[in-house]
Amino acid sequence: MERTLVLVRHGQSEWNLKNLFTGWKDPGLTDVGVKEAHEAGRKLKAEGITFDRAFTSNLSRAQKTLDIILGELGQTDLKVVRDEALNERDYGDLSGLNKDEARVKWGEEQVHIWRRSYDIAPPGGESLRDTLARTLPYYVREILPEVMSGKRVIVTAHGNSLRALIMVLEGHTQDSIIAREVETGVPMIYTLGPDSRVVSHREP
Ligand SMILES: O=C(O)[C@@H](CO)OP(=O)(O)O
Repeated sequence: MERTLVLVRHGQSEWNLKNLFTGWKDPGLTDVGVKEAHEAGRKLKAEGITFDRAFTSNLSRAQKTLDIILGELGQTDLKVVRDEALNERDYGDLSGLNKDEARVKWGEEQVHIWRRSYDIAPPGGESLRDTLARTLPYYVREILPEVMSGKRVIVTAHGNSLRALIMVLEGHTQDSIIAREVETGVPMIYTLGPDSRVVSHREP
């Protein structure tokens, strides 16, 4: 049986372009972000992949990315499930601040720890561990059963909400997840085995 799960980070957002911490804020896609989403859809089409189930967050940049991908696949009628469990990590007090200005204020190392560490939360926000504590139960309850029943599933979400899921899917440690970056608009195609573990992963 085929068990396919595709994860896609949204295309470039207005705040990615402005280099601002975004988190639960809701900026739209830039023109580049729209192009990246079309490109992701075209890549999936070239792979011959269509979907039976689609999940996204409660934030418009991920929803719009999914809409564009489904448009490229001729699947605009596919029902989309939106849930804030897939939202970006809440960046708390950093939300809306410029990342370079934050580095000047708090230092390169501290900002990197807030952005990429597993268990250090930015002030008022969520660590990757906190993010995992909401994304993983949602994945196990809502997404994984669909994949395991042979449905082809796409999830469009965010850099850190996807890093949380990727940590489990790719078996990262708390140390190795620090270096795992997720590019905007690049489909990550996972095939799962009968024990729900990943047997293959590619990025066309
Ligand atoms: O600002 C954010 O919400 C995220 C994703 O764009 O940024 P970072 O890569 O710094 O975690």
